[in-house]
Amino acid sequence: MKSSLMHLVPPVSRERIISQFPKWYTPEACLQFKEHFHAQVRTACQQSTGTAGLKISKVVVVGDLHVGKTSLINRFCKDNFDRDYKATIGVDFEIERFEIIGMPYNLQIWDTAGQEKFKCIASAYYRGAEVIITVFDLADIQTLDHTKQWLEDALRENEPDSSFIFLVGTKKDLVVSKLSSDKEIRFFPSSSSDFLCKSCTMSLR
Ligand SMILES: Nc1nc2c(ncn2[C@@H]2O[C@H](COP(=O)(O)OP(=O)(O)OP(=O)(O)O)[C@@H](O)[C@H]2O)c(=O)[nH]1
Repeated sequence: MKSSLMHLVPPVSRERIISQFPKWYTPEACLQFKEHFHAQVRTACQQSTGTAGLKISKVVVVGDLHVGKTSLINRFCKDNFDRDYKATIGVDFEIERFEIIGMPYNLQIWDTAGQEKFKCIASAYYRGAEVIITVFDLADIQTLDHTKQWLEDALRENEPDSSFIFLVGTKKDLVVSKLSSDKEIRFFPSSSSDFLCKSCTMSLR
C-alpha cells in the first residue's frame, strides 16, 4: 500500500536536487554518521520514514502586512508573481522538497499574516523554527522599524540561538530609481549587525 502511494508523489524538481556539498561542507565535517547511532535509533528511523532521511526544517516568514511575504514564498516555491493583494488569513504553509546527496529533505515554509488581528493565530506557529525570515518593504521604511518587534516575537517562542535569522527587503523595483545600480544594499541598523537585503519578488528573475 505504502509503496503504491509513493509512486503518486511527483519527482523532486531538478533545481532542488543537491548532489554535491560545497567543499567546506563535506560529509566528513559531520560530527556523527548514521553508523554512530544506536541500532535501535536506526531501526526506529527506518520504521517511521520508510527510509533514513533528513529532518524537516521549519521556516517562518514574518513582517508587516502587505510587505510581500506571500509573494516571496510564491516566487521561491512556484516561481510566480501575483499583482493582486490577497491578505493571508492567520497562516498558510508550503512544503518545498529537496534531495541532498540522495536523501530526501523538506522545507516547511510558514507564511504568517501581517495584520494585527491575526497576530495571535500566527504567533502560535513560531515555535520550533529553524529559520526566521523577517521581511520589510524597501519602499516603506516604517516596515523596517517594525521588523525588530516581529523578530523579538518569533525569537521568544524559540530556544536561544536555535534559529537562523534573515532580513529581506522586498519591492526593490519600486525604489530602483533612488538606489544605485548595485543589486545589494547594506543597512546598518542600531544593533551592530548588518543585514544583506537583496530581494524583489517581481523583477529580479
Ligand atoms: N511592485 C512590487 N509589488 C510587490 C512585490 N512583492 C509583492 N508585491 C505586491 O505587494 C502586495 C502585497 O503582497 P503580499 O505578498 O500579499 O504581502 P504579505 O506580506 O503576504 O501580506 P499579508 O498577507 O497581509 O501579511 C501584493 O499586491 C503584491 O503583488 C515586489 O517585489 N514588487
